[in-house]
Amino acid sequence: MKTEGGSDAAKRRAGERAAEEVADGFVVGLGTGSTTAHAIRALGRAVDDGLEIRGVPTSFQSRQLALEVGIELTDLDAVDGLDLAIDGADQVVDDPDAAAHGALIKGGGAAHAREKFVDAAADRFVVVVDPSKLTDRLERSVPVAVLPDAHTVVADRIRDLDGEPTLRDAGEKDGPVVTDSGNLILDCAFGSIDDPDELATRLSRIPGVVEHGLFVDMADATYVGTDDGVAVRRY
Ligand SMILES: O=C[C@H](O)[C@H](O)[C@H](O)COP(=O)(O)O
Repeated sequence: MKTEGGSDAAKRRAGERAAEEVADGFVVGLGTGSTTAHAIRALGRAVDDGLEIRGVPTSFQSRQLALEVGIELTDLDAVDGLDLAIDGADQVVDDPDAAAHGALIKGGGAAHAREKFVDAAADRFVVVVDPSKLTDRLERSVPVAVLPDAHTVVADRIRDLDGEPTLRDAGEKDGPVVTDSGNLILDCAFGSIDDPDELATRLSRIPGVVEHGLFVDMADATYVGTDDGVAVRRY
């Protein structure tokens, strides 16, 4: 599980605050990462106390944690929709005057493809972060999931967009990171991103791209955990 950056207490406050919004009978999208893990654990405790919910996991990681804490799971194609999705982010634009206010970069844990369609299916999508994720402009590398055979041609197209792609390495094991769906990840540096919506459209048009980690105009709120509370941004 990715845990670097931000205080764990701040992540826990954000996750637990989002979990408080889950009511009896809800179908809940269960995001991926160290911040959402706090929400999943809080939901597990609420289930122990009698809350009846079903979860739709966004990754192997969130599925395993949900099973561990006793949350009943279902599939997206077995439900009419989701009441709420709770998910983390690697960066969030926090500037009410910017067109991109509330835009996200996700996929630090390579889960963004599944996260995107689960989060998009929810009536409400709540982002949970610590303050280290807030920024005026998106500037982290954008994770792009690609079909394995396409990684070199997609990398060429990313360079055409003035991006610098790096195939994500698995680290301890030889070879690249392989996502839960069998795809590879190109981490693409674009510097400071002027127009996330335009870049998102260009990335989506590249043949061989499965999904990119720009989430534009998707979030309904961001809960920012701090060391002594939670600040709420609504969009
Ligand atoms: O692929 C992973 C996800 O997009 C995570 O939600 C994101 O990386 C944030 O994770 P964390 O809460 O651990 O920083």
